[in-house]
Amino acid sequence: MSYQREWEELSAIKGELAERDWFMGTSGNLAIKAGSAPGAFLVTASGKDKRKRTAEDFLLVDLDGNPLEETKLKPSAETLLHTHIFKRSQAVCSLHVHTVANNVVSELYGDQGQITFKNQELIKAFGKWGQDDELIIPIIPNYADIPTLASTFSHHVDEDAGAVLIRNHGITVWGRSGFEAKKLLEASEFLFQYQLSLLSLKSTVQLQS
Ligand SMILES: CSCCC(=O)C(=O)COP(=O)(O)O
Ligand SMILES: [Zn+2]
Repeated sequence: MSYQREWEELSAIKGELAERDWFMGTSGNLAIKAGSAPGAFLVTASGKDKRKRTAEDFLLVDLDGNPLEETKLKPSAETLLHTHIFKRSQAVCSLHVHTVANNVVSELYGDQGQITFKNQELIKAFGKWGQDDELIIPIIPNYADIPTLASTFSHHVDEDAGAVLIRNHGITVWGRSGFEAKKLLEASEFLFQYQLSLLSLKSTVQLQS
C-alpha cells in the first residue's frame, strides 16, 4: 500500500502549521485520505511534538480509526472526529489546531453556539462571495468523552468543506484537498485574530471617549 504522496503532502502542511507555532504542547492533529487504500487515511500519531518532522509522524488507519499496519504508535486521541469527516463527506484532508485566538473566540461566543462573520473579505475563502453572505462557524462543548465530542461534532459535517470550533479547545477544518483545508484554517485563524483585535481596539476607544 503506497501512500508516499499523501504522507509528503500532509508533512508539508504540518511543517507550515508548525512554522506558525500552532502545535503548542503537542496539541493538534492532522489527517489525509490515502488514495491508494480506499477507506483508509493517515493521521498524526498521538502525543508527539508536531513541530518535529520524523518517520513516525503519521500512521495509516481505517475509517473506524484502527491502525492498518503493525505499529507501536497510537493514532491521535481525536481520530474519531476525522473518521466522521471522512465518513460523512467527500473531504480529503482535515486539520485540527489549538491557538490562543481560536480558544478565546470559542469562549467569547460559546454561549451563542456559533460565531458569524459578515462583510469580511476572508469569508470568500469559504465560498461566501455574495454581498450579504455570512460565514457561520459552529461552537460545540469540549466534551472529555471523545465519542460524545465526535458525535456532537459530526452533526456539523454536512458539506465537503467546513469548520467547527470546540470550546476552549481548538478548531477542526476539512476540505476537498490539503490545499483547501489549509486555506480554510488560515482564513479562520485570520478572522479570529481580526475579531479579537477589533473588540480590543473598540473597548480602548470607548475607554478614551
Ligand atoms: C495536550 S493537547 C490534548 C489533546 C489534544 O487536544 C490534541 O489536539 C492532540 O492530541 P493527539 O492525541 O492528537 O496528540
Ligand atoms: Zn485538540
